[in-house]
Amino acid sequence: MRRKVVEQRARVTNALEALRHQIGLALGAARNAHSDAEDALTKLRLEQLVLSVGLDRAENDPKLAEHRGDPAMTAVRAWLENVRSRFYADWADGPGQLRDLVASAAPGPAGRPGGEWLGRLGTSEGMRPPELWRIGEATVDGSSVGRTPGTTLSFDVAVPLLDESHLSITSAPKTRPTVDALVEGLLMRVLSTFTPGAVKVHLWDVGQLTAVLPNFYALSRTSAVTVHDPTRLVDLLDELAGHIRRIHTHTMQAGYPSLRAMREATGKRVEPWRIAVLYGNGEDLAPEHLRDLKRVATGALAAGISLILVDVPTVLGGSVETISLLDDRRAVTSMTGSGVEVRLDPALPAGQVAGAAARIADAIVTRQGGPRSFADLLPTEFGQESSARELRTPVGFHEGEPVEVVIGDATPHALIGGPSGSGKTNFLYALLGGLAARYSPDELALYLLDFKEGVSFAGLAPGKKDESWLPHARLVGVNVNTDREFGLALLRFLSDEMRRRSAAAKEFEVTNIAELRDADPNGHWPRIVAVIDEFQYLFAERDSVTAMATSLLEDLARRGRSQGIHLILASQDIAGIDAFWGKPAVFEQCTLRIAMPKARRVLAESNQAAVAAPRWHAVVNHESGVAHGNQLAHIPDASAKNTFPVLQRQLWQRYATHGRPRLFDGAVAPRLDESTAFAALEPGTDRPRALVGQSIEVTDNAHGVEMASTPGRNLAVMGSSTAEALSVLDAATRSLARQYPAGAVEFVLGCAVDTCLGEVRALADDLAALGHKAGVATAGEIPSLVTEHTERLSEPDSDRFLVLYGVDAVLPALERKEPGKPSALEHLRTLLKQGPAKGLHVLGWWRGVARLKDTLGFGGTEEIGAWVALDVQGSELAAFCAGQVVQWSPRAGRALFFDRGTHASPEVTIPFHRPEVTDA
Ligand SMILES: Nc1ncnc2c1ncn2[C@@H]1O[C@H](COP(=O)(O)OP(=O)(O)OP(=O)(O)O)[C@@H](O)[C@H]1O
Repeated sequence: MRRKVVEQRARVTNALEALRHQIGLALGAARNAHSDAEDALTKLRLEQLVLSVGLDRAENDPKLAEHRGDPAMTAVRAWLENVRSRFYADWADGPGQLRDLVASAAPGPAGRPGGEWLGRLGTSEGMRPPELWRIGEATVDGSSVGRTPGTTLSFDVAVPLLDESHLSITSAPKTRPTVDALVEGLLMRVLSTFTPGAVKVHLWDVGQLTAVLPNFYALSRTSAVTVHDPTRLVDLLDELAGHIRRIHTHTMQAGYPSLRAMREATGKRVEPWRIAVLYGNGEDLAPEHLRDLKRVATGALAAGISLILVDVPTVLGGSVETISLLDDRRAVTSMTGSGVEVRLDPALPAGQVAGAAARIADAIVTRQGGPRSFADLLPTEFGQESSARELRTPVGFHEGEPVEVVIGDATPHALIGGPSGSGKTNFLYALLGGLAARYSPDELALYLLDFKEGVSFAGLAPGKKDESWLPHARLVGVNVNTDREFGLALLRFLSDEMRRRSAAAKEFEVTNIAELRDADPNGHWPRIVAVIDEFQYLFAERDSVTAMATSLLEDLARRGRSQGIHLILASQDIAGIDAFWGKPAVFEQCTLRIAMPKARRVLAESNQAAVAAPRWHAVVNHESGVAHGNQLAHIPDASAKNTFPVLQRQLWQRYATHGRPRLFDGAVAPRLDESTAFAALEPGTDRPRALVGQSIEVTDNAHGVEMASTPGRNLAVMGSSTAEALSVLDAATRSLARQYPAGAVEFVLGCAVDTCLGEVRALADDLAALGHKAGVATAGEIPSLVTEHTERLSEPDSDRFLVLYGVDAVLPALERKEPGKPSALEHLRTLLKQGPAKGLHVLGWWRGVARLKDTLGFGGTEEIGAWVALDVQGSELAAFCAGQVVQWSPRAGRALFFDRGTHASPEVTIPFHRPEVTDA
């Protein structure tokens, strides 16, 4: 037992001993590892220190004094020297390769000495811009790269800039002239590489109002160099942000991630490069400026914008190269690493820089003022563009570069403003010409309305002098200044078309016009552009037209975009449109703003560009009028002789089969015999229509009254205007006559106004010539005529129309009563009441509303199913219009028409012009 205990203890003791041994080993290993780690850490710290001062300076640098003689330091330096010589041994060919690289990446002015190019205009169109721009030269010791000790090897140092990188320059004390020379040299290399105008430079210096890079002074006359107010960094950043947004939208819509990608894919450079040079003072910018600057820097490169920051402490998004000046000749740069000193190129000779800047400026001015005509807006080949995504055309030029207008998703509608004579109409012609030449009538349909007195769009429809028309035009409305209803009709038409397109889109399960066109390739879905010149007339009065127009416009402005329906609203006085300002939706949806010189309220309130715009220029702004969207453009003369008409004729010859546009000319009364509605009438209908006047509609149409065999189907004409009353009854009678076979209808014409007798007889003759029965009764014969026809009511008979001229003139005779017999007036009431059901309709003219009421008596107005009011005030008409308030003030050549059977409210009609009467 005891032995067992002893053995057990010995085993425990041994085990403990073994454990102690193991722990001892582990502790020893840990101590060793710890000491190794500490050594490594010390070396790393020393390495960091050596690197921070540079290997060559490590020997004497005071920061490293305490480590001198330290074996760790000796080991670290030996190791670093070893690494360096291995690197330089590998890099023995480096300087030579670098020289070659810079030579090919920085060709011509980008890398060559100034003497070779300074003062010559750049020729590159910018398809393949240099990747690097030289700033100086660096030298390395030959021994470090395996060459003979004492020799030096130098290589060019260049930095990337355009599309590639921003640049951050940090000065050293008293080095401002060197920094200026560096920046000036870089900018001059860039400006001298490309054709004048391809690069725009913005200069901002927190400390100076003027004299930032004074040698560029000549260029600041042009948009190639803009010097910004030192207190308004925000304006510059806003402007850059605006360009970035605009360019980003443009490139993304075209399917490219950046301007450079788009340029490389399309072979076209559509935007200048922009370089913004910001001189700070080494202090932090205000937080809001810093935030904006960082935001700009992030998106800038993709938009072709590079920043050069001088002493602006910040970390930028996007790629940034740095140059830190060591003194007035030397710098280190992130391109070469801090171990290599760069000897900066000396400043270009100031006089030569100023001379070169002046040459570039002159070239820009020459291009600007160069002869640019309407023809320059047109493409070489007509009708090549597709409108599926948008409409786009140049409308003018800025410094020789075309300035485009885009009508599409981001800018669906346009607002054009400018005082009378400032060139709005001319601008519209430039725009319409550019569009019509690029898009075929299958891609673009135009609805053109001009409220101005005059005929500015009339030439676009076929005329007496020129038979051609603009084939894209579907409607041309001129002289509509008093016919606001026509504007309303256009808006209604567009609204209906919008609904039709929206229904089609729904059917194809798509959401917009571009998708609809894809889904329905055989459909006809052109983009519609409706131009309304002097559109403020629409809102001229506080009435139902204004109310309707406002709500229709608002709806179109909101929803037209996706259905490819675009509004272009032009006005000389947008500020004066009360209704418009009460409904900001329309205004806000017009994101494309065109301000002619001195235009008010078209651009944003703080944007004064229109005030400064020179004559025959326009500020084109796709950013709702905010300043950064301003594009100044000289608009060529599109209204001169032999400009637009020549284009129109060419387009007409090409596309004439697309049909002529409808011309609505408010100053020309329509003729019945030329009316489409009249021509379409033919015999054989059981519901003949009596046409009373031309309706104010987008389509060529007439107002008519159906003379069905139902109660109330009579027509009353009210008012004292003889010519128009004759016109209405004449049109009604002639149109009815056209709908019966010869002899199948009887017209009974009763004329109570002697002066009209000749006209009435002539009408009767014409009716008789058509084979119809047509008699004329004079004033005295009317009572017995009425009585006779009342008595004939019970007999089956052919249709009869009793046409009475000036009924009120014979009222006393009609009222005369023989004892025991009804008066002729009572017979007339019977005819009005019972006639229509038996095929007899009365078409009568009363020279006043009260006289018609007297004729009708207490029976009310039921029997007058339709009426035409001439020179009668709306307030008198309520009784004939189911009691509703009628807004109508008589106006020459217009009448008000109401048919209880078809109308909710009265409509304006244009009585037909009878040439045989007035032209005699
Ligand atoms: N860009 C231009 N270059 C040369 N002449 C122009 C230009 N723009 C307009 N004009 C001329 O100026 C005159 C007035 O132009 P326009 O009719 O376009 O102005 P508007 O603003 O429409 O004026 P209004 O509202 O009074 O009609 C026209 O005779 C036209 O020929």
